[in-house]
Amino acid sequence: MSATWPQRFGHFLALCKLRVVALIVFTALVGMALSVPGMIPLDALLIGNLGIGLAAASAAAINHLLDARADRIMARTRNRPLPRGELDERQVLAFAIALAVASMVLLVAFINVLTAVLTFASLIGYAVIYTAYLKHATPQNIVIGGAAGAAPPILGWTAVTGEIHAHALILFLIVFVWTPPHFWALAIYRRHDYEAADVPMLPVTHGVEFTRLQILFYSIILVLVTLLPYLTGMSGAVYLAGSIVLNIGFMGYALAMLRPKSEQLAMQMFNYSVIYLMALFAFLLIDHYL
Ligand code: HEM
Ligand SMILES: CC(C)=CCC/C(C)=C/CC/C(C)=C/COP(=O)(O)OP(=O)(O)O
Repeated sequence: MSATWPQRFGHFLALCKLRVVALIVFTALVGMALSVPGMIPLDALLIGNLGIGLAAASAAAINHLLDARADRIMARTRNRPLPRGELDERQVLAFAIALAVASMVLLVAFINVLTAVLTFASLIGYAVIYTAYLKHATPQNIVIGGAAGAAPPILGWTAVTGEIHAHALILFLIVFVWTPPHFWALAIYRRHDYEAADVPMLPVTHGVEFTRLQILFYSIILVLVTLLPYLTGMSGAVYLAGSIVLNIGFMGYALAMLRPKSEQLAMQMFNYSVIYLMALFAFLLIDHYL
């Protein structure tokens, strides 16, 4: 029996990794906010974020396409539209291209070419370089690939000002350093999945204990990097206070993870990492407008 229209719509929506895209767009929005003293210009706010979101959704759809083989094997991903046969490869490719073209047209026509070029580079970075190559080549996959996911604050910044400011690079650095602990916490919990699918994630290639140490290492760097907005004068005391509270939680998880019996904790740390980034960027935003 063929799918109804609402069902089909749901399948295409599932390709977009909407919750990830939502957080990506939020970091872009904060990049926009911090780039100017007053309100974000309306074209950047509406069209800029839409263009960035469409590119991220397109990248996610291409990731589904290129990773269908591994997704079919892993318990976490085997219910995705391609492994379940709800969509075929041609439909996913057409959808991804349509989103990418829409994104580029919006960004070039209404924002600026620099933002369009950087957004396209992020799309290729995640959808092709990370998914098709790095992910299956090296356990440093997500460290390098993280650069694509960390780009949105820069994209937001350039969407408003047309240039890359050092403060935008600080925001990039925060997401870049946050990504390894974010992902490796989940990878520890899901390591048997990755092993079965032959994906060389760090807990598979170097073991859980080493991965926990790496999580701690990146968490310490993250604490230091999240001080930069305050130390450079980009943000004030409200941000500092918020980031300290969030960082105590992050370090708490990273240290608690060192205990041998921390299987469930890994998943809790992963969930916390998402709340952490959302809240940290919310503090940047609140601090900016206070
Ligand atoms: C190379 C970089 C990254 C990797 C490898 C990665 C990996 C993952 C994985 C495997 C999941 C689990 C999804 C699931 O359960 O189906 C996830 C969830 C999530 N990631 Fe990341 N991530 C990366 C970067 C980012 C970035 C840059 C953001 C946002 C700024 C982000 C936001 C999220 C959110 C919000 C979730 C929760 C999604 C949900 O609840 O469905 N991730 N990530
Ligand atoms: C602005 C722009 C174009 C940004 C693109 C960056 C982007 C969409 C990053 C998403 C990161 C992410 C969800 C990785 C999932 O890893 P995975 O693919 O290994 O996880 P999976 O096993 O769940 O597919």
